[in-house]
Amino acid sequence: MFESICRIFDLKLVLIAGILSAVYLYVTWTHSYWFNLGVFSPSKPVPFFGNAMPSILGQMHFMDVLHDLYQKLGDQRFGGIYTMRTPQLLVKDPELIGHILVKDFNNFTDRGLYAGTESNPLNNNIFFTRGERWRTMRQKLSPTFTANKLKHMNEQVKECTSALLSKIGMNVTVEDASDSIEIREMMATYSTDVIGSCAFGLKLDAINDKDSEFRKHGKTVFQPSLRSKIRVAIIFMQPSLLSIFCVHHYSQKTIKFFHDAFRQTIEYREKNKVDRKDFVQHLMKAREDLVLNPNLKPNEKFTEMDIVANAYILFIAGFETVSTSMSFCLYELALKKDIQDKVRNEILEVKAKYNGQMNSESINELHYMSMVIKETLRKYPPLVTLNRVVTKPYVIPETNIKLKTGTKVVIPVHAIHYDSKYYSDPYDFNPERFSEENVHNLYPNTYMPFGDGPRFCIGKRFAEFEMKMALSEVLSNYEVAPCEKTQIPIKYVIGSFVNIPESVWLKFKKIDT
Ligand code: HEM
Repeated sequence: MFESICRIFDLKLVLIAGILSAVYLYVTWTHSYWFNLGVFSPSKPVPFFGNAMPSILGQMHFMDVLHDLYQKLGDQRFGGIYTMRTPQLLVKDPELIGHILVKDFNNFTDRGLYAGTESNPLNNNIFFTRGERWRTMRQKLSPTFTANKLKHMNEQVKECTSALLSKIGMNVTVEDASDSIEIREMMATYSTDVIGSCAFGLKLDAINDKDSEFRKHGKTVFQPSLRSKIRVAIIFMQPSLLSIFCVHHYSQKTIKFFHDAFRQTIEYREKNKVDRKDFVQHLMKAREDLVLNPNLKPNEKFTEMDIVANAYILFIAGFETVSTSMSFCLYELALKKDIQDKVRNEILEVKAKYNGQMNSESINELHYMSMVIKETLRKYPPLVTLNRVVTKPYVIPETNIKLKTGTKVVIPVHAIHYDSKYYSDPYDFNPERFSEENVHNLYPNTYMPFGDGPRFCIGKRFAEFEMKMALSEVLSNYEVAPCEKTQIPIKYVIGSFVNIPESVWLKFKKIDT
């Protein structure tokens, strides 16, 4: 009797030991990938987590984890790291970055990010798509963002900047109200309204409507949740598990909301023959050429859903990046009054020259503001990394190391922007780095807030237009200063895939004009 109990106990122990060994083997299996390839690794991977443990556990922002790894690379041009089980090449050398993004783009045409389009068809958009389908859609959408097209958006943007000014005014003058404002949320509602109006002809008024569905659903895309954290961990562990456990990035409600909103807009325009010079018009042209065109081969065809997915990405990519950038900009100006005064003087001069009107042409004369925005995006690039995947085998120049198709590549934009080799005193906010005299001294491929190469940000011009319009109105009417609630230094939302501040509280003082 005693013997058989021992035998069962032994068997259980063997079974448990077997399972644990299998799990251990599974979670560390890929962790010798870079060693086998002869690539230096800046840090030893931890079983299960790889090099991303502090970020997966929510202790550190991923950008800080990358900073550490970037520092540990020392003089190495690149190094092998692991996010959970996924090997990634971390590239430090600006010259190699130039090869990957621009010169050898044909070997790196895609981002290699997990899209999960089966459960979220809205991800079938230009940001995630690959190869030829990306090229086709990019060609269709690029004309949307020419300087000429921006002219047609002046009035819509002005309407939104006026609403922004009124909103600030209400907060500053209401009796007993504090004159400090949490500007990040306000800017998010402003940029939601701008993109809604310019891109889709929708008057959202998110700035005054605290129950705005667009704002509510837009927020869920960027705010980290338990669901999004689990999802990211699974993507880097074993993406096929996502569909088994049905872990979607956004709730099906959010997906349905955006899907219905954009579909209805497109259908309404079609039915009522509305012709406006905005993003939707280009998407409808793309629909005509790529969905309805009977001359296309089946593999060249797009679906109605693909068009909706691209409407969605223009909306999503367009509001959070812009609103956080404007908030960071005002934050820095509040802390550096001399720089704020200099920008304001420039705005007032340009305004005087153009009868008090700012538009897509007069903003081109805001040279100092351009430097301020550039410096803001150096210190606070909304996307802390650029991602690429090897789409054709690639031998790293000046080495024998051959990267095979599917190898993921990470360019640590944020860490590079803070490298004192390229930016002296990198924590100091100094727009002079981008002055006419100094800009030529910048090291190539070390300034990449909008990415680079054929896949760089398609909305750059629109973003700059929208930011300059808002900042010039706000700064010519208000002085901004830090207040008790201002976080110094600023704290970031850990777990978000973009660089978002927890809050940006600032004091606003009306300027007598
Ligand atoms: C301050 C504002 C913005 C910043 C800093 C920013 C930054 C970026 C970055 C870093 C990328 C990746 C580039 C690469 O991989 O090389 C990107 C891609 C993209 N951005 Fe932006 N963005 C901004 C605003 C916008 C706006 C306003 C829109 C649209 C209205 C937009 C639409 C897109 C799209 C569609 C892509 C994917 C392009 C492609 O793969 O072909 N972005 N953006």
